[in-house]
Amino acid sequence: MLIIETLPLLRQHIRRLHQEGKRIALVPTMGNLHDGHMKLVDEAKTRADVVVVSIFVNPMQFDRPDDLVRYPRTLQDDCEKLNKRKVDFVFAPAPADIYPQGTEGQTYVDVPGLSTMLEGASRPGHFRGVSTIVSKLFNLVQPDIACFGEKDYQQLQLIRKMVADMGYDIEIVGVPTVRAKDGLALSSRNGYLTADERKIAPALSKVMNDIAEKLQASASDEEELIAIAAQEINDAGLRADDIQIRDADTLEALSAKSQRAVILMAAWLGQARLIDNKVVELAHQAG
Ligand SMILES: Nc1ncnc2c1ncn2[C@@H]1O[C@H](COP(=O)(O)OP(=O)(O)OP(=O)(O)O)[C@@H](O)[C@H]1O
Ligand SMILES: CC(C)(CO)[C@@H](O)C(=O)[O-]
Ligand code: BAL
Repeated sequence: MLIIETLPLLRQHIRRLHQEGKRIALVPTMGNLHDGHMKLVDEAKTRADVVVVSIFVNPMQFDRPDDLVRYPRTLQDDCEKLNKRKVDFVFAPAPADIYPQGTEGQTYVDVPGLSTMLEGASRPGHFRGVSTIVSKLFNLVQPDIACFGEKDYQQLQLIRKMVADMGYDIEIVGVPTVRAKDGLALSSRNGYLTADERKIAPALSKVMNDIAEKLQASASDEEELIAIAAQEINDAGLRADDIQIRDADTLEALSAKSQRAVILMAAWLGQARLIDNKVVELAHQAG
């Protein structure tokens, strides 16, 4: 496995791989790797000849400076895990190489609508930062495919739209969420939880699964389901932040045309803002 830190060296290898006719998969990450990331790597390996994992804590997508400062950086451990997984390349650039003039004057890619709703409303500027860095990584790595987790549902939709709108010839693969045995979605930010908080964290997915069952069973009132869910989340000791039931394809409000709903959950627990989501096939006509 080769660890590449500079853009010229990356370009040199990418040029050679293309000349050799290799199919390249990209797995973009911010590091602090867990089994969820490894699932993306495994998926990438089955679909390409060469796997490039990028590790870059992207300053442009952090709306809170304190969140950026304390984000876990564990490059050496990450590289050991990826080496064991037989990944070919790790691309781990420095912020100064990606944003030589800083992030303020950086040319950006913005996906209208999707970037400012839901998580985008809670985290201003976040999705502009995500679409800009992913676009830049696509240009640098020139992959044939790229893998993203369904855990970040809105991010996956945003990237699919960016790829369609900008004409990238890249297949986007969505990978199902990997969970701990108790149902908690794996996430780097779970590391902020104390032992006691970790015990109550699975309430997020439990409440989400309960709403999913109710939504599937009958044409339930979404507002009422959301209010009950928020109450249950708060009773469990978390702090409900944003709970939404939306059309899974457009992320707009459910309508009579909606075939699938997505339940989007965000809650605070101590220092961590946890997110989760679940897609539900609608047997009935919603709206
Ligand atoms: N539990 C998971 N299952 C599947 N994919 C995941 C999981 N957690 C993260 N991913 C995916 O891994 C990629 C990199 O995510 P990232 O490095 O931000 O990790 P993270 O655990 O989501 O961290 P954070 O706490 O910042 O949300 C994204 O495509 C993300 O959706
Ligand atoms: C896609 C991504 C690596 C871009 O920085 C990040 O948003 C993430 O880790 O999900
Ligand atoms: N996994 C999403 C990246 C972020 O929360 O910034």
